[in-house]
Amino acid sequence: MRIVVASDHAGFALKEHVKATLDAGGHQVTDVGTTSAESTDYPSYAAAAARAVAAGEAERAVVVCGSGNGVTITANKIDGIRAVNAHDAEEASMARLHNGINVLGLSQARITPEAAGPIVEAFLATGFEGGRHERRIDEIADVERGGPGTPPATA
Ligand SMILES: O=C(CO)[C@H](O)[C@H](O)[C@H](O)COP(=O)(O)O
Repeated sequence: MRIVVASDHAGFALKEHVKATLDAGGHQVTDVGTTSAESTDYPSYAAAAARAVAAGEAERAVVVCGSGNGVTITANKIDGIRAVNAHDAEEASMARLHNGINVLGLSQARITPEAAGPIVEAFLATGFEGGRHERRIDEIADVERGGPGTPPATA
């Protein structure tokens, strides 16, 4: 799978670990930074990763910061992106099944490298359930376009 990884300084170490694990797993990984633990700001990195997914250059992205919040908030600003800051594999799995997330946020402050493995695995391996959840994702897209996000009218 083509996967983009990104972080700020506070997520750098975990991003590097996730990148190495994905590389070892045979994935095609693109790292859009940051490149060290020197203090920087997360929005441009998270946006670059999310834009790559939105543009179809990658299927998924993993974005990391101290809390996982800043990168996730930023990713969700990009049309077509559904990002969740997940803290365990079940949360990541549910976010795939029901929300079809295409970006995973991680907190380096709360998630150890060992704990990140099952979370990322659930993010990559779990399918989207579709059905009523497909309709709801369409409604999210309607909100992105400035619409009300209500269900389509039935004749
Ligand atoms: O966006 C965040 C908080 O929601 C991230 O945790 C950042 O990594 C954090 O704010 C960075 O903080 P720092 O004091 O500049 O290291």
